Amino acid sequence: MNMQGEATLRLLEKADKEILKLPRDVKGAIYDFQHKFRKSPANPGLHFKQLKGHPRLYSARVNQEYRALLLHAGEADYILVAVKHRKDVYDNLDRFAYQINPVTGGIEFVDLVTIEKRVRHEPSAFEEPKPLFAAFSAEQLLGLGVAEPLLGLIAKITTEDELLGLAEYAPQLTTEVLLGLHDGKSVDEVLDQITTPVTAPEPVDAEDYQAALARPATQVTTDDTALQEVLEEDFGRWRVFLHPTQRKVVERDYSGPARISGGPGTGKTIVALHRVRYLVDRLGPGDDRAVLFTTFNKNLAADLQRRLLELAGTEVAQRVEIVNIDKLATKIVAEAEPGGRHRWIDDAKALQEWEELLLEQEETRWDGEFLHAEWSHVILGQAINSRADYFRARRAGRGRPISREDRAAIWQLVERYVKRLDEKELWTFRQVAERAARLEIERARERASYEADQVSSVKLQRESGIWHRPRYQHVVVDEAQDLSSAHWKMLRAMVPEGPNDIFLAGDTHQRIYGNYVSLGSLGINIRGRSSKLTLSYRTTHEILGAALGLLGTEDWDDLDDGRDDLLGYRSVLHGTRPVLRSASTWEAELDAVVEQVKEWDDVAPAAIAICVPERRMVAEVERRLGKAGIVAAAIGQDGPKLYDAVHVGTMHRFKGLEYQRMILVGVAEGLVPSRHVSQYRETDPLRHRRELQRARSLLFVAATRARDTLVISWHGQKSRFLP
Ligand SMILES: Nc1ncnc2c1ncn2[C@@H]1O[C@H](COP(=O)(O)OP(=O)(O)OP(=O)(O)O)[C@@H](O)[C@H]1O
Repeated sequence: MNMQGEATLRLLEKADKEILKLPRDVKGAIYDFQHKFRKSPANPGLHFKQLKGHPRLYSARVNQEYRALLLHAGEADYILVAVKHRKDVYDNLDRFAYQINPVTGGIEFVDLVTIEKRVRHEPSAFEEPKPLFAAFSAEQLLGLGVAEPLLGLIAKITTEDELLGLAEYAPQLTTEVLLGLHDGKSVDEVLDQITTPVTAPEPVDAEDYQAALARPATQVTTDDTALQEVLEEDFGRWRVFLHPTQRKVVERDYSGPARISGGPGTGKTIVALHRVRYLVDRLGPGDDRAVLFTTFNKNLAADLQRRLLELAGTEVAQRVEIVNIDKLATKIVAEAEPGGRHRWIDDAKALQEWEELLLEQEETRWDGEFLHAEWSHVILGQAINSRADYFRARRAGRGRPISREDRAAIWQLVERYVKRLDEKELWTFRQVAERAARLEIERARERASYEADQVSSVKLQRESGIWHRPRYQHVVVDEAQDLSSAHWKMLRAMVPEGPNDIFLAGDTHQRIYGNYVSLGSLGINIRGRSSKLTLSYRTTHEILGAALGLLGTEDWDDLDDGRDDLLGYRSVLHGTRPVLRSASTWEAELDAVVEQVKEWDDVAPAAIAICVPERRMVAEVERRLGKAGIVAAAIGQDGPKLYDAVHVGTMHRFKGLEYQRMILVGVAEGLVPSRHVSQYRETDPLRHRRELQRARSLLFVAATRARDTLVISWHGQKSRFLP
């Protein structure tokens, strides 16, 4: 060991939990300590010494009372595994155990006394309850990756409370395995879903701590500044501790487009953020704005911008273009057609234009709603721009089949409609996406022909007046399930095919805009490069169970003609069960909302959100809360109008957000699903099914925004999706 030179000091995950609970002055002392230690462990003031019987464990002085426990990982590398009061360190050295987990190859440390305190149960005067894990042998548990030093304690656990006590301080894999078994999963299922994804790919040498330190399964801060951030308290743990499965996905070289899926709250957005940083760190000098980071709506894009700054700092953030997908498309069109004077219209206005056209044309075979959806999803959604292509078009998710003759008539109506909008200088977001896709495909084609002509000198290209550079080197997409085919076509054309070109994160169970795509057919081949996250960091086990129930027994796609599921999706957080509450009238339901929010006076207003199924209800809830003296703010396109308030919004507005406590109101028949859906039951059964599925997804998204507490209420007949 090199005692003279400098040392590295990382922090073990789990240790931070205890450290953050220490008195403020001790944390300050740790801050100074880590500085001194890194400069020279030999500094006599540190009293650096090995602990008896523990060849790799050292103590060092933090202040008069507190000692740091350090695990030597070979060479000059140390891991801070705990900071404890002096009297808790030297009295009973047997309490400390560490190992390289033979399954994951990650370094684990446990303090048996701390864990035992959490697990200890009162001896009962009656017959002792049966230990929870009596049915599993030590070999089975070890094979699943449970930490060996904890086997004795685990054998004593008899209640869920004790199990949760252990979970707080035990290594993560041990916790997940035990909770999985406790939930009734078989050993094989746990092995498959929990252990295998974090198993080391190579044989594990139980003595090689240097190799173990480098594995993603060793959950430590990655550098010295991260340790300081932890000590500065106000930090997002996700910035520092990626779960090994998350880290694997982030730090990989993919030979082409890659996809990460996973249920709500599993950290897909966090992974996308880290991925962006990873890609920027590998850019050459001068490659500014070479990374595009896009998501579905405006307020989420603003949120990504803020979080990337927080994660990676200005220098990285400056090299990334962060923009929501429709704004990006608008930019492309505006660049190609400067001076355009078109005004945006939303779907309601677009529909009105359809109704007027149909009246004028005396057309009754289809209604405006059908035609608008056909035009939006099939024609614009896939960037179809000729009658011939429309004849061949896939109509996935569109329900009732239509004949060739129908297609011809629909195409004609669409042409008239587009002309009509054009004359009025109106356009919809979907039109812009389609136009942007076409422009970008054209641009990519020109670039390819330039490259083929070997006109590669920058000078020549400049002289020709066209920059034949790809727009981006890497594209990262969040909320991928809601992008349309036209969006994907545009993105595909913006980045040359090659390693790490496109990285997308999404969950089709949360699809709420009715865009069904087949990525393979759009030139985005993710086969063999898909991975899945299954551990929810947001929602409790109880809320998650209820939310999964809302999905029913529908089938879900994987964006690529295959199927997706939420197998193995779980949470290690526990809380109260969601409350289901009925009211006789809407008025009574609103009264109950007010009462509930008043009762939650132990949290800040911004920790609470109310979600409604219809837009008109937003103002009603806001008003009612206001009358009761509760500050409430609607969530608009750009996010909440006021931050420090109870947030109120429609289900769509809650996409990607999270709140500590949530009330979903109006979850009644006729509202969830909307009464409009039933009109398709007979006329278009396929469409009927899709619309029901979309309504389920919407409710699923809303319910999974809650971190700790979820209340679902209704008046009249409760929604068919509720148990
Ligand atoms: N490794 C981690 N450590 C701690 N917290 C994490 C970690 N990964 C994610 N989280 C937290 O979990 C929550 C959910 O993360 P995120 O929003 O990335 O999930 P998501 O999969 O994108 O969810 P959704 O699909 O519902 O939008 C956030 O509060 C995030 O900070």
